[in-house]
Amino acid sequence: MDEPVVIWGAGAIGGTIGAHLARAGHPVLFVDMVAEHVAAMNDRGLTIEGPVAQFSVPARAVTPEAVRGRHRLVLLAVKAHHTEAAMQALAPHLAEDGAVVSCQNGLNELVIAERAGRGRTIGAFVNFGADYHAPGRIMFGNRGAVVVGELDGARTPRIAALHAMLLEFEPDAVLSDNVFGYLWGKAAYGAILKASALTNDSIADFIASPARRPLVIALAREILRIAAAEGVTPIGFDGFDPAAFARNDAAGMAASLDRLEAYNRASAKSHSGIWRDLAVRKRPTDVSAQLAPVRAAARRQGIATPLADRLVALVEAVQDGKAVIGQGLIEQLDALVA
Ligand SMILES: NC(=O)C1=CN([C@@H]2O[C@H](COP(=O)(O)OP(=O)(O)OC[C@H]3O[C@@H](n4cnc5c(N)ncnc54)[C@H](OP(=O)(O)O)[C@@H]3O)[C@@H](O)[C@H]2O)C=CC1
Ligand SMILES: CC(C)(CO)C(=O)C(=O)O
Repeated sequence: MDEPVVIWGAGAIGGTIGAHLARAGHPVLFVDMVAEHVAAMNDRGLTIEGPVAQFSVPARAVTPEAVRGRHRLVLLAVKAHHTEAAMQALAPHLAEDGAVVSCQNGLNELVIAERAGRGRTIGAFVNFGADYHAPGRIMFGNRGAVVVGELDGARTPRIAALHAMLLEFEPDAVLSDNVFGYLWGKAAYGAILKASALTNDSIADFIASPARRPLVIALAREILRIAAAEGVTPIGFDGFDPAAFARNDAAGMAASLDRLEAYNRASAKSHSGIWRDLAVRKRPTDVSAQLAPVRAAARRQGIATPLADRLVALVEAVQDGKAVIGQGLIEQLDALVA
């Protein structure tokens, strides 16, 4: 059998990508911590449901300790706060000439590179929506940007091959020489998504709300200031126009937010993954882990991040049972903007 594509973290994102690759004929090995999910995939296959695609594929799945051998291509799709532990478990199974591709939110490439080395780390950005519904069942909520690129922007044979393979999942997948530009763009847009999780509003309603508009703009601009200081040029996607926010262009920002509202309103994933972790799955989120490298860069550059700092504190208060979503939390962020 050909070498498998290893999907490490076979939840919403890993499961959706892996199922499509398997359907396209690629050998795929799914690795996940959740034993019932692994058992369901082996017994009944992996099912993708929702408005974008409905199909089931036979799936070969194992828990991390059952992985054998060394592999050349690993798509990592665990939450940011699980990256370190996942890398510890997968490093012995990564071939000398292999690579880990971060299909995650955050700047996890930096964590991966520390353990695997920069040469064995590939950058990626994903913005489609998906939810893990039950063992062996994943809801694909909407299509969204999928981007890959070498960390140094080089056009290598392996990045061309990875891009060609991902086109079988997302026909508009982009091969970029500025993958960090996309990741910083998502960090800015992601701050808006994270703030929306302090309310029970859908992402679309949150973005459309006139009351939230000053906060939404201030959050994005706070992150984009750091990107600029780091010398990164953020890139837009799915309606988000970081350049308009960076130059404080009122009409450009309003048009971008209209597009983002429409994009999210059309998705079957109405709320962010962070909200789902807090409100539905009742578990810790990766807000702090996602923002850690961003806040570290801000400290390096001497830039204050009052909104990101308070956002992390408020999400942690919800996680610790000291605050309740929808009860005065977003107003605390609004107050910082005012
Ligand atoms: N869902 C979405 O729509 C989007 C998500 N993202 C990003 O994609 C990444 C993946 O998120 P998502 O797919 O939603 O998360 P999920 O929780 O749905 O999937 C992650 C899976 O990995 C498992 N896992 C955790 N630790 C390990 C480990 N060490 N080894 C193997 N498996 C492990 C999880 O188990 P357990 O549940 O027990 O932790 C879970 O089954 C995140 O960075 C997220 O922010 C980006 C864009 C959209
Ligand atoms: C909203 C979404 C799915 C991006 O479209 C996302 O990134 C998240 O839930 O964290």
